[in-house]
Amino acid sequence: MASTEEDGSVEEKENNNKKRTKSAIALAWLTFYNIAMTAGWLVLAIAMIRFYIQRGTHKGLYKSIARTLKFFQTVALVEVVHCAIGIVRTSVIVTSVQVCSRIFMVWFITNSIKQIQNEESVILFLVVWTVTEIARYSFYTFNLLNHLPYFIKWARYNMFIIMYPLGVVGELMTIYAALPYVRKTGMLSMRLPNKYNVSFDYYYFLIIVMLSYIPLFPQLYFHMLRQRRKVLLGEIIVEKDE
Ligand SMILES: CCCCCCCCCCCCC/C=C/C(=O)SCCNC(=O)CCNC(=O)[C@H](O)C(C)(C)COP(=O)(O)OP(=O)(O)OC[C@H]1O[C@@H](n2cnc3c(N)ncnc32)[C@H](O)[C@@H]1OP(=O)(O)O
Repeated sequence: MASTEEDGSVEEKENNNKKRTKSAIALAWLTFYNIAMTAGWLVLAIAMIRFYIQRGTHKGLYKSIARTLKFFQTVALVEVVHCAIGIVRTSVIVTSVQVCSRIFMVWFITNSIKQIQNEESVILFLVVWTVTEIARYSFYTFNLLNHLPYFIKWARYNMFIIMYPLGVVGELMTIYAALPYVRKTGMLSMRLPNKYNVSFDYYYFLIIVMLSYIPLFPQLYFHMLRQRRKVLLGEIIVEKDE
């Protein structure tokens, strides 16, 4: 009996040790990740400001920052893994929609269609993403380090109220601007007959993507409003399984 209790407590201690080690590794990784992402988006912000000051125009801005943007936005796919393995308490679905829609905007719209890279709407979503991400990643970093200045917490949970709709406007206007080029060139489309016997029209796919913002965006926005109430106003919110 005594030995069983002893075994139990040894096992418990081992489990606790494992948990502690895992959470220490997770903590170290998240701290590194968030510092790197804050730095990445800061580099983007500085590059955009410098470009505009030197050239006095937004034309060519996307091209000048494309590499850095593609790198840091693509790396954000890791955030879906963070949720999936449970090292951050966020819904995999909400995070996937957010990250995938951004990656889609970068790779399959802005990067693929050179003719739209100088649209004002591209600059709109780039500026909005950059400001938001600097606030978001610095919030996570300082929070993990237990030294969170109030203004960063305030910025994280207030700026999105304006920034989110603005970002969506920029993204939708950019996709809209891409439509004529997609239709004219037939890019990324497959017409019948072909050896796979499959037909895909990127033009209509983009229209479906634009329409999908109607049900999906409110869910992200309301998720953030709930987070805001929880963090800023201390409300206890029982989340449904997502
Ligand atoms: C194939 C094509 C598909 C296309 C589909 C098209 C449809 C798309 C429709 C949607 C369109 C969206 C367009 C987006 C536009 C923009 O982004 S505009 C810019 C403004 N955007 C924003 O302000 C939102 C920014 N995004 C987010 O905040 C997140 O991505 C989120 C997933 C939406 C919400 O984040 P969430 O993590 O759920 O909330 P938090 O309060 O920040 O955190 C919850 C807890 O998790 C911890 N945590 C999360 N991440 C980290 C991390 N990296 N490091 C450490 N900790 C993290 C966080 O601390 C919280 O923990 P607790 O305090 O313990 O609760």
